[in-house]
Amino acid sequence: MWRRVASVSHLFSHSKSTKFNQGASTFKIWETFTSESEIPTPSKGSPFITFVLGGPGSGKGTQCAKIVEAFGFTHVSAGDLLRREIASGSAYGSVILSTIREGKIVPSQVTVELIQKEMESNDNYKFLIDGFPRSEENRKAFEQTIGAEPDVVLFFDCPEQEMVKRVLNRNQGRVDDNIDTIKKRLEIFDELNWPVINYYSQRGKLHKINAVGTVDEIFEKVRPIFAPLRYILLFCYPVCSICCH
Ligand SMILES: Nc1ncnc2c1ncn2[C@@H]1O[C@H](COP(=O)(O)OP(=O)(O)OP(=O)(O)O)[C@@H](O)[C@H]1O
Ligand SMILES: Nc1ccn([C@H]2C[C@H](O)[C@@H](COP(=O)(O)O)O2)c(=O)n1
Ligand SMILES: [Mg+2]
Repeated sequence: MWRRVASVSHLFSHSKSTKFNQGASTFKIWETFTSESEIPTPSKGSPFITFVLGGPGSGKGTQCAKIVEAFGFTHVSAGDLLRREIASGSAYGSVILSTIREGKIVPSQVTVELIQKEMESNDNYKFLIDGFPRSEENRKAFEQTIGAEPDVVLFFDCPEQEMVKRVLNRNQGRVDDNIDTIKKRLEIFDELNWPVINYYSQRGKLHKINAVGTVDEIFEKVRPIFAPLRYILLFCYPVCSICCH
């Protein structure tokens, strides 16, 4: 069942005009209700944004691949964009590399700019933004620069011991996949990511998923979050002629 609930103009009133927020004030948020949870569908004219949160090795990237396959999102991994920037030999490369090696967070301006470029160069209107925001500073920078908020926030909740085990077994040659950097990343996660998780929880956008189990078992907990949106995600973006008026 669909219900129109509110104008979204307030989301964009203080932000710059971007590809994603032009004309947004004329559109409405719609809500769908399922027996399991209430899931807000997006504002028409802006992209459907899902933030994917979780500690290092919690399985964010692995689950994003499954969500892309099932629901047609574009996967934007903040970590991958930063690693690509290092590999490209850009001016920021060496600072990003040393920040990642130390398990710290790259300044938001750099990361948000990379995410913005990636989103704007893509025709899709459904994005999974993986590993972002890692801090309140990240979150605020995204809102100000992109001029949009996430529709859904996934949080993969995984015990530390399991995360450490997964990262040490990952074997992808990442400079941060060693025990010293992992310890630092876990500390930074505890200090900076929890405020973001609590923020979205208070706004009713957070879906906390127990990330222990097989990849398929975990995906079966993710699927019901997007399944009710399947048709609107496929046919209503950026705007359709049937229900979007
Ligand atoms: N449910 C699972 N059970 C066991 N291993 C898993 C599971 N999900 C993912 N893995 C493995 O754990 C490792 C980390 O997974 P992944 O790269 O998806 O985590 P991540 O949250 O993206 O981590 P990071 O924040 O460091 O990028 C990978 O080698 C992956 O194959
Ligand atoms: N918002 C972000 C995302 C990532 N980074 C840096 C620091 C992380 O340890 C590293 C790897 O990210 P991952 O692939 O684990 O998502 O990239 C950041 O500074 N800010
Ligand atoms: Mg990852």
